[in-house]
Amino acid sequence: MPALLSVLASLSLIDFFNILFILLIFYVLRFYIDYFARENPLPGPFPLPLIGSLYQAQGEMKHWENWYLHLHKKYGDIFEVWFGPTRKIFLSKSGLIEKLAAKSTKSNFLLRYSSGSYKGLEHYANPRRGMFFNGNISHWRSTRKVIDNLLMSPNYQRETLKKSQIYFAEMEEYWKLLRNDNALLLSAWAKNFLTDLMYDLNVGRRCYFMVKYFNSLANSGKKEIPTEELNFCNDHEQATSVIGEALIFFFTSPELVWRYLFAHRTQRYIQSRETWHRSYEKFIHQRLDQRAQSGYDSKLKPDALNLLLDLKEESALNNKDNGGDNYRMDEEDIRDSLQEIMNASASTTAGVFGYIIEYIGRIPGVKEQVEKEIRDHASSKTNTINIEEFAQFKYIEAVIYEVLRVRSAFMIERTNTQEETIGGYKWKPGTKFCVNIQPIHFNPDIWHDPNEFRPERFLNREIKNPKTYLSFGLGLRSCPGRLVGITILKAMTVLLYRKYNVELLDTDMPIKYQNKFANACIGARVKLTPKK
Ligand code: HEM
Repeated sequence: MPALLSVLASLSLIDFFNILFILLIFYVLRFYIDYFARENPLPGPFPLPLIGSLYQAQGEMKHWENWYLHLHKKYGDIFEVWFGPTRKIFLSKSGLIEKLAAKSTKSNFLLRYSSGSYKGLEHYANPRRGMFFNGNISHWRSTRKVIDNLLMSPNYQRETLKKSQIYFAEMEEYWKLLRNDNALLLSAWAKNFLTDLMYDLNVGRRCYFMVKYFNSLANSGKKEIPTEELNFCNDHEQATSVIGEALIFFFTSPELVWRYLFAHRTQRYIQSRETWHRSYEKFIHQRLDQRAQSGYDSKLKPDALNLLLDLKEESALNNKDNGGDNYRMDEEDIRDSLQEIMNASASTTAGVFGYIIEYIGRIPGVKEQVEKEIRDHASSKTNTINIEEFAQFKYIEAVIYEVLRVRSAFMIERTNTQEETIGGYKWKPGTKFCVNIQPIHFNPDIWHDPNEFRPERFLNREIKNPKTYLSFGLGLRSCPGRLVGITILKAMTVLLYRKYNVELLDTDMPIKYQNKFANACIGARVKLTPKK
């Protein structure tokens, strides 16, 4: 070591740059040797070292869905894209995704991201915890079973419907105070509404996101928020506002970039996540105290936090593994699972709600049908809607499905655990596949008039193959919150249009949206007038 240091100290600046230059040449050579020797070369945008093919996604193409549609037109049903140093195979035809869609525990496509394949991401999100990023199938399965049982249960749907109405009424109070003749940005209201609602449903906490948003808009009559709660809102907002860009950064950057060249950025992302972790750890400890004080025998509310704690205790009591290889669920696992539920639910569902309002307001005839259905099935403008009445709103449900067909929220990714043949090529384990949803959702062989916005297609069962509807993903790893998401979106739509004339503003402009990790509408500016 001292010898190396003395050699380094003797170098001039020019020597130093020469060495850097030689290293760079080696890096570039290595990248292209690997590139030209890759298995099954496919067409796709030519990659550059460090940044891969992403330099081609400029202007409108920065929105992933536009870029992938464009690439499909140019390169066909199967092509490759390099995300920094990582090669991904894009599948744009239903025949190519059948193996990925298999609902079998023996499927070779149960992994979204395999452990070890994105080192940067693993620095940010533990790949053996929670659900979304979990790269260990048996660990993922044990958590997923509990969450499926919770989110899919009729009780949880009832609770979701009941609480949606309570929080919606609270939101209306803020609108009243802001005066209804002012324009409201419904995508932003929906995000705060959903964050309050999801914290209540899953962690049993009363939060103040709507209040905080109201305070930011109100000139007077601002509401008090306890300091600790305000700090929590700030931490949550800070952490969630950078999640999308952090994920893209870690997915697309080689180690040289995230560990060294942009180390401060990596640090910033990790810090905001850690602050958020601390809040969740506090919730978990508070709940553990409550459970201990209640003697564990009182009826515990079946929210996600209690069920995950039950699972942890069950494994400890029975000295049982939760997922093989001596794995036991721990508090970190509970924390990460809860955070993922919050991440995957609130802003995704709010982004979809914005699109719903935009499409209802823009496509001729849709608003009239929505309002007619509400007149036919909602007996009053203010009564609580029960689950049986709720089932009647079939057209509104069809509108939601159609919105999700034309504007899917996430990209679907899988990694094979065994060698597999797809598209006539053999792929070794660890290959990364992306399902290119847009070309499948707009394929005229599957959908009649795919470019038309026509909710009726979901009423008339026109879909030739339901497996080609991919808005909630596919196979066993598809979205566990789909029923909850639809329930909330339907409730919000019914509650809004039953009581208000909704005038959509900005219709002379394209719909505003952002497409970071998830695709979300950030528009839906409206004027509301209460119905007589
Ligand atoms: C309309 C709203 C929603 C849409 C469009 C949506 C869509 C999706 C999609 C496309 C995936 C990836 C599936 C795949 O890779 O095959 C996903 C995963 C997931 N979603 Fe949702 N989601 C929504 C609402 C929710 C809600 C309300 C929750 C929770 C209450 C939730 C929890 C999750 C979780 C935990 C995962 C990861 C599942 C796993 O890896 O096992 N989502 N979602």
